[in-house]
Amino acid sequence: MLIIKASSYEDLSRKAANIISAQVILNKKSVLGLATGSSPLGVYKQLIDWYNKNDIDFSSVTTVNLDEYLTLSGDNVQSYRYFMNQNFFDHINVKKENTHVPNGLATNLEAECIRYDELIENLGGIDVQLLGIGHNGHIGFNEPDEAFEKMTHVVDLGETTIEANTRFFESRDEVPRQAITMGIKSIMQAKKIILIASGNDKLDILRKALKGPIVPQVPASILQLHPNLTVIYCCDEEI
Ligand SMILES: N[C@@H]1[C@@H](O)[C@H](O)[C@@H](COP(=O)(O)O)O[C@@H]1O
Repeated sequence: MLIIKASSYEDLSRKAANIISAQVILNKKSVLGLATGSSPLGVYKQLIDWYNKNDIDFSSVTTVNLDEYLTLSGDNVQSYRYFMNQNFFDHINVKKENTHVPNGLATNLEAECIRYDELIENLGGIDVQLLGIGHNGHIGFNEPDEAFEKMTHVVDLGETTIEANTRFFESRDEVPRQAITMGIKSIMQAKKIILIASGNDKLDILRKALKGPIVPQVPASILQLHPNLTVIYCCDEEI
């Protein structure tokens, strides 16, 4: 595990974007695992900037996102599909059909989970997976106490996650209570993982996840076992 302390959010974003950019330059057919939340916004901004300067070409890249809320369609402004289009895909030359987000409106959810796992497998797996971390240690939407061996599945969101994500909605009642997420096992199968976290409010969970025992109560703690994990964080103190 490589742990890098960034000097600012911009520095963190640039460093993470550098790794993704190198991946795409070395293999233009890369499969990128992407995340939502506020943490990766700077990474997407930096990659768009380099794309505009002709430094990076996404035309042969495929993307797979970690998760999506149930009941929200892709044109709902709160959906993760909408977030990805708005903040990244609409600004680069990735082919829309090569961008994948779980379908939160699928009528057969079990079939949708299987489809998503098969899709990733058929793509040859994820080359680089970008991850944020929730205050309770969730990655994707894998909440505390879930089994580490799960692939894509439907989850009931925990109270702290609903609380944290209420800031993106008009009210707490509008936050969907369920989501479809890549599982811990799917995430751990990525060839390389970049975990980013910014702000002193993430210090405690970063310490637990990276320095504490590996337990399902802290889903991100399993990342300690990944053979190619880079953590880039920006907090006042060292973790
Ligand atoms: N499902 C997403 C996660 O993928 C993300 O890592 C987390 C942290 O978000 P933020 O980066 O805004 O702190 O929020 C959501 O719950």
